[in-house]
This record gives sequence, structure tokens and C-alpha cells, in this order.
Amino acid sequence: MSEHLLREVRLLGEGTTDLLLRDGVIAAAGTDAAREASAAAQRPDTAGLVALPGLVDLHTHLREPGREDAETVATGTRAAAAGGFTCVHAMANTAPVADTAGVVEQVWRLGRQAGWVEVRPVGAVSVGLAGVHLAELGAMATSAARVRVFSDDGKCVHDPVLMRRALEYVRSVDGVIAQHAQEPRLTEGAQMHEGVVSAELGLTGWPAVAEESIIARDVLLAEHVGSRLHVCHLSTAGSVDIVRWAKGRGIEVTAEVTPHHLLLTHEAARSYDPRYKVNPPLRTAEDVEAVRAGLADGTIDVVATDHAPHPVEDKDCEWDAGAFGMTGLETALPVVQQTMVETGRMTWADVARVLSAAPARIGRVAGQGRPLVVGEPANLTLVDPAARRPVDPGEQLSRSRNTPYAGRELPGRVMSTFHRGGPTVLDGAPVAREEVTA
Ligand SMILES: NC(=O)N[C@@H](CC(=O)O)C(=O)O
Ligand SMILES: [Zn+2]
Ligand SMILES: [Zn+2]
Repeated sequence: MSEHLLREVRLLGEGTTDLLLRDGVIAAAGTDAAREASAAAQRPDTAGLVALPGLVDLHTHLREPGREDAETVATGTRAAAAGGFTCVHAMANTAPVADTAGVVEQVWRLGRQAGWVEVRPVGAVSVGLAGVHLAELGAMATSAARVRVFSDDGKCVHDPVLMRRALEYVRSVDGVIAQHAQEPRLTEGAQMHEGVVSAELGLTGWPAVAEESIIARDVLLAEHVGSRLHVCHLSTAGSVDIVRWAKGRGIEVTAEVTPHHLLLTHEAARSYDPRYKVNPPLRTAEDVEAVRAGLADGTIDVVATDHAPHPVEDKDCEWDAGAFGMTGLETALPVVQQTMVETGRMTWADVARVLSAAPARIGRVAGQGRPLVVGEPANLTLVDPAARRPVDPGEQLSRSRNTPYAGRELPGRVMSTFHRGGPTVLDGAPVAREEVTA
């Protein structure tokens, strides 16, 4: 087992300390760390870096099986490690769909073999994401993949009876339904947010109410059956209000916002560049302000990437023909630093909560999102918050290039990531992984 002595890191941005990682755990901290380190311990240059618990993504599209031209479990998890993640939840909209124990175990195994991060497969709610028959939720939960998050993401579970059954079912496995809130009839042919920009451009709009009406229905269903609901990629001011109301009422609802909904607005569509085409669509500046406020006050629990890689032929085209989705694993932390830390709305401790502790808790992931104290698993990432550089899609490790931030300067850089005590990233570069068989 490797041994690493991390000198003078800033724990959650606070005071500096030394950490000794050995045998997969944090073996010592403070003045004990250097004393207990053996002569063989590696000593990367870490002085002044911010130490965060390894980031946990509740919403990643890894595209395997089926769309290995866009991403694979290996390439997507390597990109995740480069972004500071030690765990990702792999969405179920693959081909075949992850709606059986067999498929979720396959994805889980591919994650183990790649060894970059812990891969927690998400199970589909309905067979084939068709929204008609409930998938084998119990078998996925008790499989080796131990699925706890179920979602038809990409599609909305719009039948209220199916949604009710799914919510009832997951209670017995301590699971959660993660809903892609999009009323399908209100969004037929939609190309972007419905508002002044869509009117000017003559593009069919996706009104805020198409998201809000589903969230309102679902929090009431969750209350009625007493189950856990998670709202995927919430994007409007009205959605924040509904979740705030539901939490105030004691309903067990959690919500996520993506980095792109914290930073970008529907004005980006004026470029007709399909890299800005995403579901839910980029909204107004008022919505951006509302999701920032909701994240800061705890209404929104989690920042999740919704990393949605697409091959160049699906993005290098006219707006109407472009696929929905953007990559996000390698830029999530810089966007959160810019929009929430540098604006004074959140501390690094808050960042650790929304990008690590809360998603780990919602996904019921043991050993992730833990405080960086002696005895805990050594899942952590070290960030240089003073770095600033333009995003270069050619430098990114995802197999796809559809980042909306190309050429934009963002702050912060992940310098090192440790997964179960082993480095996956050192000095800003990925480290070759041995196959994990344990
Ligand atoms: N976000 C997107 O625009 N696309 C996602 C699906 C989804 O998250 O709804 C995809 O799988 O490409
Ligand atoms: Zn979605
Ligand atoms: Zn998604």
C-alpha cells in the first residue's frame, strides 16, 4: 500500500495541517503525521492547497454500455478523478438501459476495474425508461451494485400512478427516486427556455411551469406515501420556492443544481451554438440568482454535474439538430468556486457539504463524503484556489468535447485526488491505476 505525507494543506480552507495517508485511511494528522511517516512515504508538494473530502457526483452520464463513442466507464471516471471526484453515480439511460441487476452489476464492475473512482450505478425506475412498467428495483438494490438511487433521467416519470408505486417501493430498500422534472406535453419540440430570447429567436420554448408542476406534484406524492424524493437539476426560481415550501412542511425532499445553471443563462442561445443546448434549458438571470440563493441557504442540497457527453457529430451541427447535454466533471469545482465562493455566498466547508457530504448521504454511499479526520477512508482532493486558467477542451479527459466553457477563464485547479488512499491525480495529472480486485 502506498503512503503519502501531505504537508501544510488547508483543511476546508481553514488552518493548515499535515495529513498522513496509509493503507487506504487517514493514518495521522497534525504534528503526528510527519513523525509517523516512514522514510518511504511520498511527499508531493501540497503546501497551501485546500483539502476537501473527495467529491461525490449524484448525476453522471458515463454512456457505457451502448454509447462508448461518447464516453466509457474508464474515460468518464478518469475525467471525474481529474475533477476531484472519488465517487460518481452513473445514470441509467444507457443502451441497454440499466433496468436490471445484470446491467447495474456490469457498470459497477467496470468501475471497479477502472479504479479511478467508486461507481454507484443508478437503476432505472421503469423498464426501458418507457414509463409504463416498474423495473426490478428490489433486485437492483440487493445486487452487488447495491443500488439506492433510481431514476429515469433523460425522461420524466410522468404517470403519477407509476411515480407513486416507485416511491412506495423504494422505501423498503432505503432508496430514493431522482426525478427528471419535465412535463412532456408542455415541452413537446422544446429547444430552449420559454421566454424573451426564445420569442426573439423563434425557437420553441420549455416553460418553467413544465418543471415546477412536476416538482409540486412529486413533493405531494412523497408526502402522501412517506418516501424520499430527489429533484434532479432544478433550474427555476419557482422550483426553489416549491422545494423550500416542501422542506418547511417536513417532506423528505432533496434537490440538486448543476454548475451550468449556477453560471449560464438563456442569453447563450443567441450564439446558436448547440454546446449551450441542455435539459433543463439554461434559464434567466433571475433564475440563476434564485438557485444561487437556494444553494446558499440549504434549500438546494447538492451540486451535481449532469455530465452529459455527446460525440462531435451530435453537437457540431445546427441548434435544432443538436443533442441536449454538456460535459461537466472537469469544470464543476471551478464553476462552484467562481459562482459561490468568490461571491462570498459559501465557504469551502459549504462546498464540501454540497459536493461531497450531502450527495454521499442521499446516495447512501459509505466511506465517502466523510470529514478528513484520522481513521476515515482516504478519499480526498487537493485544490489550488489561486490558479486561474482558460478551459481548453483539448486538455480534458472526457472522451467528448461538449463543454460550454471553452476559452472561458475559471478559477481553481485540482492538483491531487486520492481514492482509497491511492493517488488518481498527482501534480495535476492523472496517475495510471492498477485494477482494483479487492
Ligand atoms: N441533461 C441533458 O441535457 N441530457 C442528458 C439527460 C438528462 O440529464 O436529462 C443526457 O443523457 O444527455
Ligand atoms: Zn435529466
Ligand atoms: Zn442527466
